[in-house]
Formats: sequence, structure tokens, C-alpha cells
Amino acid sequence: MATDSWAQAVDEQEAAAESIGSLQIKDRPEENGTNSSGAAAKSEVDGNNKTSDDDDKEDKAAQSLLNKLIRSNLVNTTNQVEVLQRIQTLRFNSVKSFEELRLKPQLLQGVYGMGFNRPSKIQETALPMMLAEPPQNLIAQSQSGTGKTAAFVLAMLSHVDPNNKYPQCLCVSPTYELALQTGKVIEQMGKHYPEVKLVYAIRGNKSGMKLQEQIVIGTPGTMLDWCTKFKFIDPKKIKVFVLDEADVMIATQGHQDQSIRIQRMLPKNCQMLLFSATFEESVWNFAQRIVPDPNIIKLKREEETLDTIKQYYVLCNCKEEKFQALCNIYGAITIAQAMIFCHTRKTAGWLAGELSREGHQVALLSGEMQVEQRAAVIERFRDGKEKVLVTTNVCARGIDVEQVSVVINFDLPVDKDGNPDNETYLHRIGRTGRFGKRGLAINMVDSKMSMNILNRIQEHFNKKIEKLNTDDLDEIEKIAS
Ligand SMILES: Nc1ncnc2c1ncn2[C@@H]1O[C@H](COP(=O)(O)OP(=O)(O)OP(=O)(O)O)[C@@H](O)[C@H]1O
Repeated sequence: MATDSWAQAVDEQEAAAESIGSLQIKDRPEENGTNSSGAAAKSEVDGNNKTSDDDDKEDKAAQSLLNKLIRSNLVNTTNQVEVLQRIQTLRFNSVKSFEELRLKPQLLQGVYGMGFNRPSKIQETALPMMLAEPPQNLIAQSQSGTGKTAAFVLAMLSHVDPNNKYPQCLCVSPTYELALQTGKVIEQMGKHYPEVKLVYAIRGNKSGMKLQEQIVIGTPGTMLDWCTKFKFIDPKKIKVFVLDEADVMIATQGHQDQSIRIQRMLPKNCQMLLFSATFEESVWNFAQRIVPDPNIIKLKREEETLDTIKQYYVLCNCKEEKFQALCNIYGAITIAQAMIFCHTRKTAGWLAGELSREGHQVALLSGEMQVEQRAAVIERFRDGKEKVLVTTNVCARGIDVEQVSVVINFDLPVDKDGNPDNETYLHRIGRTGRFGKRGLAINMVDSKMSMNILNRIQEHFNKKIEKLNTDDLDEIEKIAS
């Protein structure tokens, strides 16, 4: 992943270039796209890699929250679920309908009330395991948006006994905001089951006495305090323990230990469920400490591909020329919606301003915005209220806006050392099914260094990126046909 020391360096370089420009000593690149300032940029980066742009730094929790806030649907996947079951355990059949799960009528009503017609891919396999008797432990990994939260919420609601007025399910989340999002799902799904109550174990929400609510959802530190220091919760009475967003959890100092300490207080027969969007070594090690004797299910992510994307590059000398090229493209072809990626906030802000002056309806995602504000911007764009979304990569990481047909790399994606960030390139332009039949990606090249990056991206994907002359309207028109 690209970090922001490079962004900072580019910011500084841009600022320097502006002051140099005002002294009329502009470093103009050659027509073939070479530019001596490319090398200068690299050395600036090298000299500045300690000065990171902290404001732009996104943590995983914010990313995850953003995804939840803007998502209104399941992520489509045709990949098969991979199941690793415990030895000598029951065989679980996957289900194709919610009826097959024999849910309580109030819960079935809740599920349908949320507009779910049938279980998602991961739910087909995970739900029968989670609802089985005796309770089964589960480690489940699948990409964000595939229905994990809805699955464990249904499991918790199914397992509680509303007649018992004490906590029976604990669910730990990495942040207060993420806990609230899960809480909302519990409230929606449990809408017709009002006897079941929910409480948030989050800082400042001290209850002062033993809890009566059956479900407690919160962050690990407060949850641990409520179990140990304040004794609001009797851990011995817990039937279901859920650890959500394990990959986000382990990125936060202290969360792992706190979660493990909570888990150790729970009875042996308590059902342990752990969910994660990714499964790197560290997550896996943590998962195994939290969930003894687990069933494991994994849903592979759809492969991203460049096969159906037409890729072009445009040679320019400076950002003004890149902007002009962009205007020419807009003048020649009809673009329903486009996403434009810039390397720095400053360039993104400038470009958004220029585009608005040209009469475009522009949305800008910027690092200073709160997560909720960003979600609102993306939502407006997704709803078609704006036609162009200008953003830095840091802001847009992980965001899917399906209807976008044109992606413009105003700056090519690079990592902190100035090398091509192939993963980000693929993610920006290559989503499966994102473009329907055909998509268009246009890369702006403005220096020897960026030409070199483009060449390396071509080599990496073994896919030719064609040159496009944006001064030739006929040529531009052809790319859209
Ligand atoms: N069976 C279903 N049918 C239709 N929509 C569903 C179904 N299950 C979940 N959804 C919806 O799909 C979206 C994603 O589901 P959910 O939040 O459970 O996924 P997730 O894997 O937990 O994602 P994240 O990791 O981001 O929390 C939500 O809007 C949810 O309401």
C-alpha cells in the first residue's frame, strides 16, 4: 500500500515548483514525456520519508466504517465457499433459504423485513453451523460486504433466552463506531423480538449495576472492565462470544490481549465466533487463540482483472496540460461517471476546482473530511448526483462505485519509494464486473519517472497500454466506440 510520505514529498515538490514557477524558471519536460524533475521528485522523496502526511493516514477501522456506511447491498460473488470442518463433527448442509434454518418466527420476520430474500454465499454455510446444537465454534473469513455481520447477529438473536435478564451474548468490535453499526443491525433484525435487549459496552456508558440486557456489544477494553473491574457482566453465563473484524482488531494496540482475557473467562461450552475480512498470518494466529477447535470457512475474493478494460496513456508536460487533456476527453466522448485519482490532496482540490469552473458536477473526497462526511460524498456520487469524483487514493481505498465507466489516473499510483503500486492500479481500474462489458482507464504521464512507472505497470500485468493523443478529437472518439 502507498503511504503518505511520498504524498507529502510531492506536496512539497509542488509547492517548490510553484515558487520556482513564479521566478520564471520552469522546468518544462520534453514532448516524449521525459522530465528531469522526475528524478528530482524521487530524491525529494528519499530525503523526506520521515515526514508523513498524518492527516491523510487512514486506519483500517475508518476504512471499514466507511464501507459499511456507503454499502446498501451485498457484494456479489460467485466464488465457492471453502469449508474446513472439525474432525468428528456433525456434517452441515448449506441452506438455500432462511426457512430451512427454522428460525423463530419473529426473527424470520426481521430478516425478511430487512429485504433479505435468501442467504448470501457465506451465510448459506455459516448459518447452519452457527445455529447447530451443540454449538459450533467458527472462524469465518470473507471480504467486507458479503453478509458476515447479518449472519452472526442472527446467531446471537437465535441463541438468547429473552426470559433470562442477564447478558448471554458478547460481541466485541474494534471501535465505538463499528460497534454502533453492528448494534443497528441487531436492532433491525430483532425489531419483532422486543424482549431481547441490547447494551453498548463503550467508554462513558457505565451502567452502574448488573446488566439486564441479553446482548452486550462493545470495544474490548470496556467489555473487559465490565466483566472484571465493575462486574456488570457475569462471564460464566455467556453462551455466545463474537469477535468481529479480527483483522482490524489486531491492528490496534492492546485489543488482542484484552480479547484473549475476555475469552479466558468464558465457560468451555460458550460458542466462539470470529470474523475477518482478510486472513494474513497474524489474523490467523490470533483467531486460533480465540477460537478453540474451530470450523473454518473462507470465501475467496473475486479475482480482479484487466481483461475487459481498455487502457490508455496521455503524455503531458504539467498538471495544467493534464487538465486540458481531460477537458478534451470530456469534449469528445460522453462519460456517464468518472473517478479521477490524484496523488495529493492539493492536486485533487485544485483539479476539482478547475473542473467545477468548466461546469462539471464534481465531488471531492478529501483527507480532512470526517468518515461520515466522506460516506455522504460517496453516497451522492453513487446516486448519480455528481458525475465526477476526484479523490486521493488514501481516501478512496477500498471504495467500490460500480457504475463508474471511466477511471482516470491523473497521477499514477506509486508506493512510498516511488515504485509502481500495481495492487492499487489493479484495484482502481480492474474490479470484476464493475464496468459491465467494457471499461476505460486513462493514465496521465507527465515525467520520465511516470513514463517509467507506466512501463513497469504494463510489464507487470503484461497488458499493453496504448498511447492516446488528446489533441486529436477523432482519436479520442474512437476509444469510446
Ligand atoms: N442475505 C442477504 N440478502 C440481502 N442483503 C443482505 C443479506 N445479508 C446481508 N445483506 C446486506 O448486505 C450488506 C452487507 O452485509 P454485512 O454488513 O452483513 O456484510 P459483512 O461481511 O459483515 O461486511 P463488513 O465486513 O463490512 O461488516 C448489508 O447492507 C446487509 O444488510
